[in-house]
Amino acid sequence: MTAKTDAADENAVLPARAGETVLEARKLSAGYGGVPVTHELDLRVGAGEVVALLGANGAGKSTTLLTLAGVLGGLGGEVFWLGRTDPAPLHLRSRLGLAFIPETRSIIAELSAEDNLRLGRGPVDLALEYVPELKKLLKRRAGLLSGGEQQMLTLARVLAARPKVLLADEMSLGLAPLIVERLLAAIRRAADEEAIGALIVEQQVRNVLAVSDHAYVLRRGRLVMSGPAGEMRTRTDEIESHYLAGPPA
Ligand SMILES: Nc1ncnc2c1ncn2[C@@H]1O[C@H](COP(=O)(O)OP(=O)(O)OP(=O)(O)O)[C@@H](O)[C@H]1O
Repeated sequence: MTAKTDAADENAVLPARAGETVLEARKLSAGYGGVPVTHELDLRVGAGEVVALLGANGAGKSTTLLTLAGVLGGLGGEVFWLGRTDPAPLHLRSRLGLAFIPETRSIIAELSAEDNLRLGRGPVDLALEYVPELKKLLKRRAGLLSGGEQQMLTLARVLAARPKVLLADEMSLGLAPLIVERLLAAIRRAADEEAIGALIVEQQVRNVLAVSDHAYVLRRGRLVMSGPAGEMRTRTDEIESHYLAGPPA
């Protein structure tokens, strides 16, 4: 007898098992106005894995994340998200487990930190478990929080919704290393406890490798290095040498 499947329910998203692929790009080319800035990227994120996407300014990291999130249409190749090539319209994807934290901060400045958390898809208690620092800031207007506190608020809200896949673009821009460590530690915990698969773009190479399972390095739109984070931690000089390449001519 063959096993029953849930194929009948279009929107069924089963809990991912540890290591199971939750996001995959095959030969993905992406860019703007038909002009590619990334070329035939192969990337994979498993459930419970934190994966770092590294590279110099202009290497194509944000373009890749925007394309994986479906905000930007790809120019070639395929994206598989929880095994589907076209999971749902963009506005439904968060409901199905895809979380995307873009480079720009996404809090509602006029509301309190607590109300910002309430507007999320997950319980406020869980958000505060991930980022306990927010407990003492709940009544404060989000717009009055520091940059680091605002990013903690964004991340806590997103993690509390228990996404299957998290794409995070340079959350740490302009933040002190200690805050960055806190943000990364919360993502690591969510990966370990909720089997979230996270793909993180991050400039602080050593900090992000410390919490990652795997890393990819982009240079001028092409993958030039990839490997388990343990190995990549021994090659940080080589990784950083690719940062000197700068943007495409
Ligand atoms: N909206 C756009 N239209 C045209 N070209 C763009 C657009 N956004 C980015 N680019 C170009 O695409 C290339 C890759 O940019 P991208 O933002 O993906 O790089 P990045 O690696 O994320 O850099 P950074 O670390 O500075 O954010 C750059 O040459 C950039 O100028």
